[in-house]
Amino acid sequence: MCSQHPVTQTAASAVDSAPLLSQYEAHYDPSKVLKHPEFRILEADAPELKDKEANIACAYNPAHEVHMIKKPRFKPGKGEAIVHVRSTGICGSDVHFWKHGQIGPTMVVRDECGSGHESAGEIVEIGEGVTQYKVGDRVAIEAGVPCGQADCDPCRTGRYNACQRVVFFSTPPYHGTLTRFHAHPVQWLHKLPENVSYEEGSLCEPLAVALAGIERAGVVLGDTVVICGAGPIGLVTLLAAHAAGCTPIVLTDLVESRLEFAKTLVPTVKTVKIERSWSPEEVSSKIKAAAGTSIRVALECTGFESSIRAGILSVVFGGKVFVIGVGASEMNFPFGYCSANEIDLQFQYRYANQYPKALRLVSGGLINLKPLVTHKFALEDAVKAFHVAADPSQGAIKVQIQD
Ligand SMILES: NC(=O)c1ccc[n+]([C@@H]2O[C@H](COP(=O)([O-])OP(=O)(O)OC[C@H]3O[C@@H](n4cnc5c(N)ncnc54)[C@H](O)[C@@H]3O)[C@@H](O)[C@H]2O)c1
Ligand SMILES: OC[C@H](O)C(O)[C@@H](O)CO
Ligand SMILES: [Zn+2]
Ligand SMILES: [Zn+2]
Repeated sequence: MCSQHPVTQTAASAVDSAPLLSQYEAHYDPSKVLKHPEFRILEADAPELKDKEANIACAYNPAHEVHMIKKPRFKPGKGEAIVHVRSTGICGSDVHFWKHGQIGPTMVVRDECGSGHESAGEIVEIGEGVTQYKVGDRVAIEAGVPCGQADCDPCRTGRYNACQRVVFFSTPPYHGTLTRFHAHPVQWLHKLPENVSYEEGSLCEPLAVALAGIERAGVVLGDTVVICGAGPIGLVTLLAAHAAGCTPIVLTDLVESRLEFAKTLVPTVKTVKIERSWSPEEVSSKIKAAAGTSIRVALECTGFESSIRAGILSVVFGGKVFVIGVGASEMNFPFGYCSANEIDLQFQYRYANQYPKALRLVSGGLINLKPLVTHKFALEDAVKAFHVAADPSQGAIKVQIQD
């Protein structure tokens, strides 16, 4: 736990009040959910889709299908609340699990697996021992629930994104939060301030990724930065870097419309539309020209080797390339250049302790996430939402499912 950030969750609280994993895992243990008598895969015209009490969800499977399922609605366990999920954004990883069936060697879709981890909703039931929340409370759901046990160093020291026993909802085998009723340990819920909507609460998940990057990259007021990639993660990073006082900010993408969209968010951003034929050297010279000054930090939000290389070549001696993007397991990078130029290369894996900060920034008006939502669907139409999110010609930034 970082002493510079006293208002965030503390390692001590993570350990003291953690429910035992086994207790809530019962709800998401694939064998318990998938073999439950109420579990079924729903046809497009299934009556359950119209039943507002049915716990419907949207799932992917190893056959690369995405479809609606009906799950049981469990009672909340000790320390848990049942959240009626009101808004969920589709993340690139949801689409990736559907289309490609895995991320890295360990996150593999082996059965029906509910999607979604960018969610906010309303508490409709509380379990035994829950005193800090009541029915009707509006919350953002932090989808990664670490074990919180005293024998786990990452949990004990507050870097809980490294917990090896984490349950990250929507990462197989754990069903996601793109469902109507989701059981969650209240310790990993965050109360929405009155002026923060469900929609914005849901967007705090990608924002948490960007904020972790800003914090760990040590981005400060007056920093000169380039952000590579103008997808949802690049765009929330843009909003965060702007709020942090970076100037100038250069943003790259291959797609002009994404850069145009970025200018509506932060009109002062300097954009570079990259041609696929350009070498990383050419890209970096365009980035430097757009900045008009030396760049201290590259915040890489694509995960592609060519873009990481361009980031390396763009920053000043002693600069930093902070890679938020996730890409191929093996990549080449210019060791000699990094060595001779004291370039720091750093990476981010999900986030820890960012939700309270994200909510303060949104509530306080420093970051406006609302414009990112370009498409909205009802829960029963979640499959259509997935098809829009996966089709670049639709021009979606963030597709949300609302219930
Ligand atoms: N570190 C983490 O914990 C974490 C969490 C969430 C997402 N991610 C990763 O962040 C990355 C971005 O996520 P997203 O949802 O915005 O993805 P996205 O695919 O929607 O956006 C990526 C953008 O990068 C652009 N792009 C591709 N190649 C480029 C290049 N060479 N130069 C410049 N731009 C290029 C694309 O046109 C696209 O607009 C992904 O790799 C994702 O896996 C990481
Ligand atoms: O936003 C969080 C990310 O999407 C997850 O880490 C995902 O990529 C794998 O579980
Ligand atoms: Zn995600
Ligand atoms: Zn742990």
